[in-house]
Order: sequence, then structure tokens, then C-alpha cells
Amino acid sequence: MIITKVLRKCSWRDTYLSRTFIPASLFTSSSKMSSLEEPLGLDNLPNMNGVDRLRRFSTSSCRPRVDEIGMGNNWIEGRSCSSSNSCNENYPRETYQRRRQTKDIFRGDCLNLRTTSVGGNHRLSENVHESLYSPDRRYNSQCGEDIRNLTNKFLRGIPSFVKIVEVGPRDGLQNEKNIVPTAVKVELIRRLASSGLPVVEATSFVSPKWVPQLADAKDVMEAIKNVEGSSFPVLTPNIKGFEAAIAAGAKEVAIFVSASESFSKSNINCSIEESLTRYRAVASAARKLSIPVRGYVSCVVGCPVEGAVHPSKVAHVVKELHNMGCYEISLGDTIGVGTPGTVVPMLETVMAVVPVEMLAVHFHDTYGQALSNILMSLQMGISIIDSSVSGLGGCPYAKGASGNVATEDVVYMLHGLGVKTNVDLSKLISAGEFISRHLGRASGSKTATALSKITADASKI
Ligand SMILES: CC(C)(COP(=O)([O-])OP(=O)([O-])OC[C@H]1O[C@@H](n2cnc3c(N)ncnc32)[C@H](O)[C@@H]1OP(=O)([O-])[O-])[C@@H](O)C(=O)NCCC(=O)NCCSC(=O)C[C@@](C)(O)CC(=O)[O-]
Repeated sequence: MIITKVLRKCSWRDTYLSRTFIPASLFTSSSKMSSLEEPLGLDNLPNMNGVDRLRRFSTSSCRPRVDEIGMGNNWIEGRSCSSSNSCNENYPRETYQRRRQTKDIFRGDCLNLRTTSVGGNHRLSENVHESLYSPDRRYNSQCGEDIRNLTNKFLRGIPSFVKIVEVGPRDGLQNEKNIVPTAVKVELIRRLASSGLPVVEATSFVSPKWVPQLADAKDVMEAIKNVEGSSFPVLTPNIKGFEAAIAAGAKEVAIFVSASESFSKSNINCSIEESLTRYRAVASAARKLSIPVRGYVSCVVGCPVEGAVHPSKVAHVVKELHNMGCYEISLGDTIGVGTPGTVVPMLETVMAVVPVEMLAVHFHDTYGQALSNILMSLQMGISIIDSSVSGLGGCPYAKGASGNVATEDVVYMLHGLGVKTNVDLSKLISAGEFISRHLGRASGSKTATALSKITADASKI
């Protein structure tokens, strides 16, 4: 299997993908996956012909939106938390009776449904708990902090706080065909900020001919100028965009370079080196005004045109962004083809050139790999995660890219791990419901879907 070959070749295998972490059966299986189903591996992609690449990254491979999921096993066994973003109660390690457990679960920061409505102003009753958790089910009440200690072989590297960078209003909406009214964008940003998200990327100052959806960037910035609690960076592709952003009141900007030559051309109509020259000008202008600059790298594991992207290409542009003075660099799997098998070596290569503290990860969920990739990134020390409310997203210049990983799902996982985010999950879900309602489709977040279902079920009781 491909993973065996990759592991044999790479020095990082013992640290992050060793057999301690991966069941032995995976290494010995003789069943061969079809080429389309086979996860992207580093060593076979240079041999892919054009047709293979297109097939591998074709739009038909995109994950459909999830409209319905059952409640089955969505709860992580082994802990409950007692207050928002913290686990204050140190219960002994033994398991608790279900009645007590469900009470704790719903009082915890992970769900917080007892006091907060989701999708229709309903409150959950004990009866709902009874129906959701079968009598033989047991939960012990370890909180996440304790989980890290207990199972440190797997979780010890995970940071205790993660900064979430919400990209829904920008990355999430930029690909929407129907123009979303400015007032809706503004209300979405307000709601996201009030959920506790520290950073909400608001819009882009790019050419309206290229991205018509964000042509109202100036108006959005004007409308949110008094919104507090979050920072609102904006994308700027060149000095023209930078000047427009500053004139509109932006206090932080982001520049975006690609690790793939072809994607650079299709996204910003210039080569990687030309884009770096433009961004040096932006970074220099920003420095003079003390404006922080965030850097993005697109296509960090795969490109819609070229197929696999070698980690050294990613490291090269990351280093350039670092030299320009970017305070943070977000690594984007723009088309969502990465698996831990390709993400880990990419991160290791990048971490060799810049400190891990300044790296963020930005996963699209085309193949349903985003949470696995995030978990792996956390284990490697990454503590900044980009995500998009309701899993909105896609890049107009990356055919086949589906939405970003849903912020609700990331928060649910992080809180389940005992990682603080300062995000109120129920407020976040409500922001997601707001935009999903406007767009006329179901949320792409499994967490939001599941919790909305609980509430809907509760209302029938
Ligand atoms: C970079 C350009 C402008 C080059 O586009 P170009 O056509 O090569 O530029 P140009 O300099 O020849 O200018 C063409 C026209 O655009 C105007 N123009 C020029 N610059 C600006 C500006 N800043 N704001 C407003 N207008 C601008 C310029 O004034 C001119 O107007 P005209 O004379 O024809 O009326 C264009 O290609 C562009 O805007 N691209 C943006 C594409 C984009 O936003 N893609 C999505 C974001 S990247 C992404 O999503 C990936 C990421 C970051 O999320 C990470 C991940 O997911 O992995």
C-alpha cells in the first residue's frame, strides 16, 4: 500500500505516523484500493498522467453536503466538562450513572444545550436525555485536561488553547454564485464576532471582475467598523488592494501566495515570483503603517492542475512570507486532497524553516479529511486553525474545491479534547443557521446538524 512506501521513505514516520498510532492491519492489508479511491501519496504523484490528475481532483469527487446525520456515536466517550471552555470539576475516574452523566454533558461547554436554544428557541428536557442515551451507556467524567494526562501517548502534544481564524465571510462566501446582500454579510460577521471568535476574516480587496461576490468590501468594512471583540483581516492581492483596504479602515491584511505555479496563474494571474514581488511591496507599505500582515500559502499538498505539490515548494514560499515580515502563515489545502500521509511531511518540512508558533492550518474538506488533518496538526504543535462557519467555501479558481472544514465541527472536537477556544458553540451554531437559512441550504457542519436535530426532537416531546 502507498502508506507503507511513504513511511519507508520518510524520516518522520516514527514520530507522527508510527505503528504506535496506526493499526498494524493497515500496513499489512493486501487489499488494493482502486486508483481513484487511493489516498494521495507523495511518491506516486509525480508519475500521474494528466488524466489521472484530473480524475483524482475532479469535481465529481467532491463530498456532498451532509443534510442528515444520526445521533449514533457522535459523543466522545470518556469525559464531560463543566463550564464554558474549562473543566473545573475534577471528578474521580470511575464512571457515573447515566442520569448524572447526561446532566453534566449538557451542562458542558461542548454542547451547552441546556440553557441555550439551537435553531428554534427550544430547551432540552431530561426526557430528551433519556431518549438519546441508552440505559446501558456509561460515560466517565474526565474532562479534557485529564484526558491529555491519561492518554498522553496520543494527545500530549496538543496545545491547551487554539486560536480559530474564522474565514466564512471571505473564503466561505467568495464562491457563492448569487450575490449575498451586504447587510447579510455584516450580520453574519457580527454574529461570528459575538460568539467569541478572536479573528473573523471579513472580505477581500481583490478585483471585482475576478470575485464579484466580494465587490462590496468597502461597504462591509464601513458597516463593521464599530464591531468589537474580534479582529477583521482582509485579503489584499496587490498594492492597489492594500491601499483600498486601509482607506476602508482595515487594521490587518492578508496576502496569498501559491505553492503551485499553475494555481498562482489561475488565481492571481501571475507567477509565484511575480506575486512575491507584489507582496513585498504590500508588506513594506504595511510595515510603515504598523499594519500586521498574515500570509497564506495555497495548494500546500495538491494543486487542481499539477497534482501533488512537493513540501519543499511550500517551504520555499513560507520562508519568503516569513522574510517579508508576516506574523502568521496559514497553510492551505485549497482543494482538500490532503491526508495525514501528505500533511505530516509537509508540516515537518515547513516547521524546519519557520517556528511552529506562527503556523496555521487551513483545510478544505473535499475528501472528509479535514478533522483528521487538524488533529494531526495539533499533535505536531500547531495552535491556529482556519475554518468556516457551516463549512461554507470553495475557491472560484480551484475547480473541485469544496467547503472549508466547518468551524462548529472544529470547536466541538477541540472542546472535546479539553482545548480552550473561547468560542460559544451555541452562538456559533446560531450564526451558521443564519447564513445557511439565507443561502437556502442545510449546514455543512455535522455538529450543527446533529445538535439542531436534538433540539427539533426535543420540541416534539
Ligand atoms: C490579482 C488580480 C487583481 C490580478 O488581476 P489582473 O487582471 O491580472 O490585474 P490587472 O492589474 O491587469 O488589473 C485588471 C483590473 O483589475 C483592477 N484591479 C487590480 N487589482 C485590484 C484590486 N486589488 N482591487 C480592485 N480592482 C483591482 C485593475 O484596476 C483593472 O481594472 P480595469 O482597468 O480593467 O477596470 C486578480 O487576479 C484578482 O483579484 N484575483 C483574486 C482572486 C481571488 O480572490 N481568489 C480567491 C482568494 S485565494 C484563496 O481563496 C485561497 C486561500 C487564501 O483561501 C487559501 C486556501 O484556501 O488554500
